[in-house]
Amino acid sequence: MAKQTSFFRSVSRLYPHVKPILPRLILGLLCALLASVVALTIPQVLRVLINDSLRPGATADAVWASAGVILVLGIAEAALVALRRTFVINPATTVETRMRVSLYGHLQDLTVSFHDRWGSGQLLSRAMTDLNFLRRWMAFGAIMLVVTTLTVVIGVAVMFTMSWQLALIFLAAAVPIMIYGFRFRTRFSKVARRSQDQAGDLATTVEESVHGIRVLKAFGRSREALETFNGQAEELRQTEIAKARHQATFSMVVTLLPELALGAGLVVGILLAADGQLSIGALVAFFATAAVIAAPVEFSGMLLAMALTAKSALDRHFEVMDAQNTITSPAKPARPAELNGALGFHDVTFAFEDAPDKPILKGISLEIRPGETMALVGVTGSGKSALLQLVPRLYDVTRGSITIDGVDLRDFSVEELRRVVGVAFEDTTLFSNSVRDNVLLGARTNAGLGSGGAGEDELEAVLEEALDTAQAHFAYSLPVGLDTLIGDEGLSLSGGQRQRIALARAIAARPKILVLDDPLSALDVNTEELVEHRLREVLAGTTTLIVAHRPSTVTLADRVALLEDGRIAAVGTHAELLAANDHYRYVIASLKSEPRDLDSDLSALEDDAEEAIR
Ligand SMILES: Nc1ncnc2c1ncn2[C@@H]1O[C@H](COP(=O)(O)OP(=O)(O)OP(=O)(O)O)[C@@H](O)[C@H]1O
Repeated sequence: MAKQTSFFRSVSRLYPHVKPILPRLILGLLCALLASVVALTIPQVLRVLINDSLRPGATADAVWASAGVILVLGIAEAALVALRRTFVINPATTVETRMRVSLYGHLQDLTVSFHDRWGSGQLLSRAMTDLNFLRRWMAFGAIMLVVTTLTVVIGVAVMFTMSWQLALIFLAAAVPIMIYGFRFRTRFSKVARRSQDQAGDLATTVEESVHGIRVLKAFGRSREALETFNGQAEELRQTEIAKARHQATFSMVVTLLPELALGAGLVVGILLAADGQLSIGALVAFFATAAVIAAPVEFSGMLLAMALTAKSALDRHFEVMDAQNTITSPAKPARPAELNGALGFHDVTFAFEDAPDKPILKGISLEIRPGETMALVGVTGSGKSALLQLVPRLYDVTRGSITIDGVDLRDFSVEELRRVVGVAFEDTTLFSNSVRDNVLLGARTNAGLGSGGAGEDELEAVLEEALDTAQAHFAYSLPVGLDTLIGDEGLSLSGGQRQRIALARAIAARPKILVLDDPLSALDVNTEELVEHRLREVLAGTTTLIVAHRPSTVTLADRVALLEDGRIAAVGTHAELLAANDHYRYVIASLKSEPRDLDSDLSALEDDAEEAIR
């Protein structure tokens, strides 16, 4: 449930973003105010025109002069409105962009636990729709709300100078408007928030179904997906209708009541004029002033709705910005005197934030020696992936500690730790970028190099070696070789190809400790073996912790750790565990051994055929 805050408290949080552009916003506001003052001056010129210039015996020159003044005032008003736009549009887009960039930066910083909890569509709608609305509100809604309020206040004050009786009648309409305004504010705030949240959920549905389009099609679930989407879209439509209805009712009230007051005022005004208590000029000027402030009053419903929607957009923005990044670097980061890559788990217990009472890992103690390859084996759901994710601090241990060369992970600077630890997961994520940039993702950071510059040759060599080690030679035969765009917006790669690119990425980063979450699962046994052997050569001094789902992976490891129900049940060589541990034999027997990467399989067969022909 979102925390309720007052409108001013929410809007005041915009100040740090708005501060740099405040002078231009104030200039914009002044222009808008001046335009209103000019508009309010026109009725006064009318009053002079009627009372003085249209008197019997007055010259035509006086009429022309008054008409000229009205024309000049009209042009001035239009020019001031244009000037307001010029002053505010550019800075408002600057604020929007800065807020979007800081939101994106914060999302990058926030923990994986945070991202586990939040739907991608909710974040997307906050980064795009909400900030877009805020920009429009800053450039128009906020300024017009201030101007409208001041115009009405000044207008009513001017009306009092012309006739206090008529002004009082007009002001009487404000009382029910204000009472209704409070109710409107409460109701509209709720639906505005609901509509933004529903739009976020809708975006999540779109994102998920586009991502999972193959599964939906393959299982013939497109119709059901459409029905779900239709239901959500309909809910959003109903909320939008409720929003429009509230706004329409409020607009009707703020239009109707002043009109009724003016009707009553007209009758009283005519009586006062007939009685000689009010001049005709003042009567005309009074109603002309009322006409000038009628437009802002009618707009006030829309402006209030905009302000409440902007408040809700701000609340949604700061809900994300207020989320704390709990995985941070210490004030004084430590590093081992010599980085050898000894990895130690000391009585580690871990529970996910959304299930704090159900620890996934319980009292894990494990020592992996520098340069050693340790396979992690266990039945599905035993916590292997969870354990691996603790090493680069994607999650923090709940109790106990993990050390690298005796230094607690939490004492490292996070950047340094992630340079030391390289990762490749089974579920590979490639970015919409070239093969080269995908593979060199970590290498550039670790080498402290940008794209281009003196280290490019060195990076090219790292790239070649990584692709060779990961047996990803296919990348050279892609349409434009290593410059081929892959990822969501590029060429589709097979599961095995994706895994090999992800593995090359982990290798290219030259980590001291490599954490591999079954990254070879989609490779055929032959390719896997080749990769393993090359890995041993290239990463001879690299400590490797690898989740194994196949006997072939297990046999290549120096030692194996058996994970059972979140605890380390046994540690030893494959042969030792096979001989001594029933559960290990059971797990090994249940591991799959068939090749899954058809394209690798095919190329292996082609190689065999070539060999046979030779
Ligand atoms: N974000 C999360 N929040 C709560 N529980 C989670 C979360 N992620 C995973 N789990 C649970 O933690 C347990 C361990 O999951 P984990 O992925 O580590 O198992 P695993 O041994 O790697 O399984 P597999 O061999 O199938 O990959 C599972 O029961 C899983 O449902």
